[in-house]
Amino acid sequence: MTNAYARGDGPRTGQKSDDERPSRPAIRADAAKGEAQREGIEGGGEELIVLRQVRKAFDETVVLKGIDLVVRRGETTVIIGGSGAGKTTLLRLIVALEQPTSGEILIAGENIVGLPERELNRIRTKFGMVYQYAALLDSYTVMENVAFPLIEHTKLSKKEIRERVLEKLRILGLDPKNVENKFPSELSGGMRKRVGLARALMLEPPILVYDEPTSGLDPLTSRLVDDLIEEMRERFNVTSLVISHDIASCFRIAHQAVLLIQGEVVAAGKPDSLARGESEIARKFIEQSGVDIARLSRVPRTERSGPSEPSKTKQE
Ligand SMILES: Nc1ncnc2c1ncn2[C@@H]1O[C@H](COP(=O)(O)OP(=O)(O)OP(=O)(O)O)[C@@H](O)[C@H]1O
Repeated sequence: MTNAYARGDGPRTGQKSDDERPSRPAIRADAAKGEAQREGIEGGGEELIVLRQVRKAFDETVVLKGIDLVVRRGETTVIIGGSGAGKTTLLRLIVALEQPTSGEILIAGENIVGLPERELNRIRTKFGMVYQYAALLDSYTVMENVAFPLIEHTKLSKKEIRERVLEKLRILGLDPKNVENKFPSELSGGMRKRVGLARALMLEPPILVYDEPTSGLDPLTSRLVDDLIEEMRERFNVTSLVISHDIASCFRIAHQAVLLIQGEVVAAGKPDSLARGESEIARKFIEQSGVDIARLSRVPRTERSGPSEPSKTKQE
């Protein structure tokens, strides 16, 4: 991915939060900052990201074979699938780093296919990227890492930048005094994830994209990262798009799971629906993960979109 994404760039689009809890004053302040901008970005209604018959070929190799997908505002969509299924390619198309061979990709109602580079840059700022190993710059301190998007994209004073960084570190449960001058190598895996998240959130993008967020983490830290993803959604009302091999994590955080096999969406719906739905491929895929799904669904049903509809399946 480009540096813009490594930096977790995005516009200052303060969030219109439904979650105005008295115990979270810092978040309320954040929420109020850019309401108008946020509304501008999310003018497309409930369907924030829509893919219609998206195909992607590299020379003769067809990697994505007509993807239809809807990501709803404020929800977490997890893309699962085997190695080489096309998940990363799909993600790169959505965040406008690649163009599809054919099909439409709508972000907040705007078809981004065929847009000139300048316009694509504008689209890219709507996404904050959180990478597998947090992708922090090793020779930079935590303060420098998190400040990076603000230094690059705003004209804020050093003092103001510092204050915003400290605020984000605190929101993410990191003690600034303890971490601000440390280098990434001096932090635990979970702390690095938090720092990566702080950086991705610096410009308050409406959509957070996580590439394998729990990969390489122990089960306990994976749980903490899942909690963090859910917390980000609640606190900042962000829409989350996650690529994951981690079925347990998918069950904990996803409103929608999308199973991609060999470039096709074979099933999409609530994780429970995939596990118990009509698609044999989806049932087997989840079964083979060995995860005890009965114990896992964490997001309350009332927060999920609509009643528990059966998963949509393409091939049975
Ligand atoms: N730039 C490219 N040029 C040629 N082939 C590519 C390119 N990018 C991806 N591919 C091919 O597309 C297929 C899907 O790759 P992709 O990285 O999207 O899969 P994935 O589902 O993310 O896999 P993994 O889970 O292993 O990361 C692979 O066969 C890969 O070799």
